[in-house]
Amino acid sequence: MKYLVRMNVSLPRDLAEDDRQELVAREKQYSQQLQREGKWPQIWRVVGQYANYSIFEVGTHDELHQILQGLPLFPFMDIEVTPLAAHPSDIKS
Ligand SMILES: O=C(O)C[C@H]1C=CC(=O)O1
Repeated sequence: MKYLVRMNVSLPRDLAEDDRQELVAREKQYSQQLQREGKWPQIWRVVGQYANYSIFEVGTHDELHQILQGLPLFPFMDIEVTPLAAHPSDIKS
């Protein structure tokens, strides 16, 4: 199943710089592992915002939920999930 996910990140203004760097490094590691596994095949920065659009490809809603909940930045994110279905006019399908 494919999902379009938008993540908006708002880190606390008073977060210590060391803590911010450690959090972002853990997030990058977590994200890149899922990319290598093929579960997070695309990630795009939203221009001018601390936000991304991502495509996830996983087996179930529950699996996606587990993945999103495991994001180190999860406590500081607003996440919007759109499940995607094949379009009948898509020449690739
Ligand atoms: O920077 C972001 O968009 C938030 C988050 C998602 C993946 C990652 O490495 O960081």
